[in-house]
Amino acid sequence: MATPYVKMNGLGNDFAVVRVGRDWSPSEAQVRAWADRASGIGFDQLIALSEGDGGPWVRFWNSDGGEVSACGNGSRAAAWLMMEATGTDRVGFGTPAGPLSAERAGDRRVTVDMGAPRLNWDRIPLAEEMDTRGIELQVGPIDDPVVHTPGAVSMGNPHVVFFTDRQDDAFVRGTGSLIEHHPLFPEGVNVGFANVLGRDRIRLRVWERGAGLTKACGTGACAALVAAARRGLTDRAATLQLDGGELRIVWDEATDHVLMTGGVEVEGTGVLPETSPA
Ligand SMILES: N[C@H](CCC[C@H](N)C(=O)O)C(=O)O
Repeated sequence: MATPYVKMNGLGNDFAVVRVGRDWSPSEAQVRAWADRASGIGFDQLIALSEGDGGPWVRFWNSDGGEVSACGNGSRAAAWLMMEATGTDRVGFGTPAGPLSAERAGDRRVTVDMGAPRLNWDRIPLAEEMDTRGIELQVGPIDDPVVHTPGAVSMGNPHVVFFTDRQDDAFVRGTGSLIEHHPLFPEGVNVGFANVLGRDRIRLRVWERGAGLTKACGTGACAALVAAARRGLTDRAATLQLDGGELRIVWDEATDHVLMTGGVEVEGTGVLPETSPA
């Protein structure tokens, strides 16, 4: 049966969003084929909306075909679609990482409550106990590392955040692809490169687990703000400047929840191509 999709993006981090049954389960090869920018639809993540007995449910797959538990920009896009469909200004939905809530924040702008960051080493997860404010990891010569002692944060998906002004493509791609599958991260990791420009401003680029260098990463922006605030580099609220635009991130002191606000765009619609169920 043909499955329609809506093509969307959040600051250029792009998605195909489908509405399917709860147990829809595309193969990794099918997702990879649909994600291919040359021969498929082309997207960073695939997002599936479904109705469960407990209400709306949202799932995420990276372009490498792997299903993951969280996607900030994708949650913002899904929330906007659901609010548009129901004519509401607020929506709650389940995700594999836990329940989220969202509300409109202006024209095609949405605030998602991304829940509390997970900060214990075994919640990232790391392969061994470490202080997640600055883990024992460095890149480059032992006696003169290029980057080192990153923060580690989970927003329902694993992130490591280097604080550096080294953000050129070659370095981000080379270092990100190296760290993504490092044995210290049993579930892999999203790799952020954060340049703190002020108490309330961070320039961030992210090499995403399973998707590579994207134009923006919502959970990465949340993780970078939390990691920076934990080290006293910023306040608990900041503007995150990503390649594709800006996100406002607030780590609320009273609730411990991270609020992410940013835009969403609808690019068009289509039908998922039938692929061989390889
Ligand atoms: N690559 C991420 C999922 C998508 C995250 C990103 N697109 C976002 O907006 O949070 C992971 O494997 O955990």
